[in-house]
Amino acid sequence: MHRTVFGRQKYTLVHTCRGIMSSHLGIRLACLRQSPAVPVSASLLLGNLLPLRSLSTGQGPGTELVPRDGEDGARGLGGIVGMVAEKVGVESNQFATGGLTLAVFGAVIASAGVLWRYVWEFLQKQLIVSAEFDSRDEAYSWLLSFLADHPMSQRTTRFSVTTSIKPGQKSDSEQGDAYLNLPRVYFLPSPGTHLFTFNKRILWLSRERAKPPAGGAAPTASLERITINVLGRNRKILESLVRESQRLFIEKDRCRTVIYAADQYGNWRRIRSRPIRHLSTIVLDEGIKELVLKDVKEFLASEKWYADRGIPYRRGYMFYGKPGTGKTSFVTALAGELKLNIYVISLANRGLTDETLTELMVDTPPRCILLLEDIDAAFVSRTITGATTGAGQGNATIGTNVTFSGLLNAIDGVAAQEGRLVCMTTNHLEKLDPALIRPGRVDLKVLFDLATKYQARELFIQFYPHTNGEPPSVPGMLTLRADELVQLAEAFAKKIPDRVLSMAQIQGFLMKYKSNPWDAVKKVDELLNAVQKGGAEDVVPILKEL
Ligand SMILES: Nc1ncnc2c1ncn2[C@@H]1O[C@H](COP(=O)(O)OP(=O)(O)OP(=O)(O)O)[C@@H](O)[C@H]1O
Repeated sequence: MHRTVFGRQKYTLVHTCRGIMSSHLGIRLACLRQSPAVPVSASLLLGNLLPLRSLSTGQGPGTELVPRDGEDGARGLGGIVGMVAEKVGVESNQFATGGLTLAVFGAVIASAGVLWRYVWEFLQKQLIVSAEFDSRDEAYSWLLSFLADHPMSQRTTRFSVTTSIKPGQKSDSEQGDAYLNLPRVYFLPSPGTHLFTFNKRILWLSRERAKPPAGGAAPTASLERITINVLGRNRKILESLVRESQRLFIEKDRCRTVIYAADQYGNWRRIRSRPIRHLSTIVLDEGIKELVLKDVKEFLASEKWYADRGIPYRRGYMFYGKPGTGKTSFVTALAGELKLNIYVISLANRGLTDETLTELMVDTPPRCILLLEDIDAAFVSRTITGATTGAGQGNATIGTNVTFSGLLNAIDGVAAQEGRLVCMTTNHLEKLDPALIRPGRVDLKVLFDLATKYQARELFIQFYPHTNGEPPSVPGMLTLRADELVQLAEAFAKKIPDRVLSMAQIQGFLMKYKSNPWDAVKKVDELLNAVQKGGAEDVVPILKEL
């Protein structure tokens, strides 16, 4: 160890032998005192920390540091710097050499960072199995539901609270406090990393939220991602976690009809599940329900028949009629009866294009009901809209980005031929383009008309609870004797003219007299007067099925 002076700085020089076989001497300099920067000192320090070219040193105070020629200096970073400095002819310029050293040092650190990332990724791939869940996919809802029920979510000190674990789903009071009509609350692990166990293995999950788009733009529907990791190379544990969460999720929906709707990205989103609606609650003219149900069942059982004859395996239904006559309700009840889920497409969705519509068709499962609601709101006959929307080009669209030909292609496409029931509803059959309702696209048209006396009577009977002598199922609830109810229902129906009121209007009116059927019979004229004056909405609330 020697003391030395460089510039006006004092240094301690430490000579160290680099291995027994090495003739190379490294020099370590330790600055004794901080002072204004002497640029070259930094390079010298760095150059010596990394084995810079060998330096010949004198001894004693005032020793000069002079590069030593002809030595094996091309080793290490110092050697590289020296070589480069020599090549560019700046080896005698200490400032340039210092800069070069810093540049090389920076490059080495940067490369080490990249290298470390590769090594880390490699190690992760070798040692950790990961599964990723995106909030746009249904599997994300399965996982959230699973996590909500996992003890970890009850214990964690960082948790988020939500009333919905399904994207876009409305709060579902049926699963919460039914008495107070409160929605169910789910406690979920908050964004960040959480440890949990599954099948006696320790797993960890990281939940991330997408950053809001730059420039103050409105954030996209809260996109999230969950990654679940486990040590090891066997992915079976993660697969069984996914299957288990799917099974539990579906289990919860066993007695429910699940409704999916298309989002603005062209993906299906589960929007809600609802208790199965029984077909018996839909009151139509006699024989209509039975006819449609028979047709659908026959179709679902005849896949081979279609295949043998080369006929595309699909069936189209058009339910048409005035608003509130039960078109949508019938579709939901049909789905419940056949244990099918409903996939709803609203053509008024501005995010929908011909391409996304086709993609949605491809993504629809084979056995389901595809419901195209209020089709007249988007497409009317080309002869009606021709003046403004380009008749003859197949693009008679109103308020939608889907073209008419795009819709026909989607209905006819290969994707639509896998046993799907395509149900379309409209209030104005006469406005629709004949191409849309030709056989092959629409195989059965069903008119949902305004209510008859028969329908009014049946609805009244269904509406009020009644018993055959046994005590009421809910203590204190109004319960009529069956024969009394029939008498009231007949009196009610007598006052209802055929084909004037919709079933929704009658149902809305009865809601006002939920606990007083006698008043409902007495005051039915109120409803009729309001309808004649065209102000039925003031008397009855507007009810929609979906
Ligand atoms: N035929 C019916 N039988 C029993 N309930 C009915 C019937 N028609 C309508 N309703 C009731 O009226 C409400 C509205 O019905 P729904 O939404 O099915 O009518 P819609 O014909 O689809 O109307 P829109 O053409 O406006 O879409 C629902 O709550 C439903 O219970």
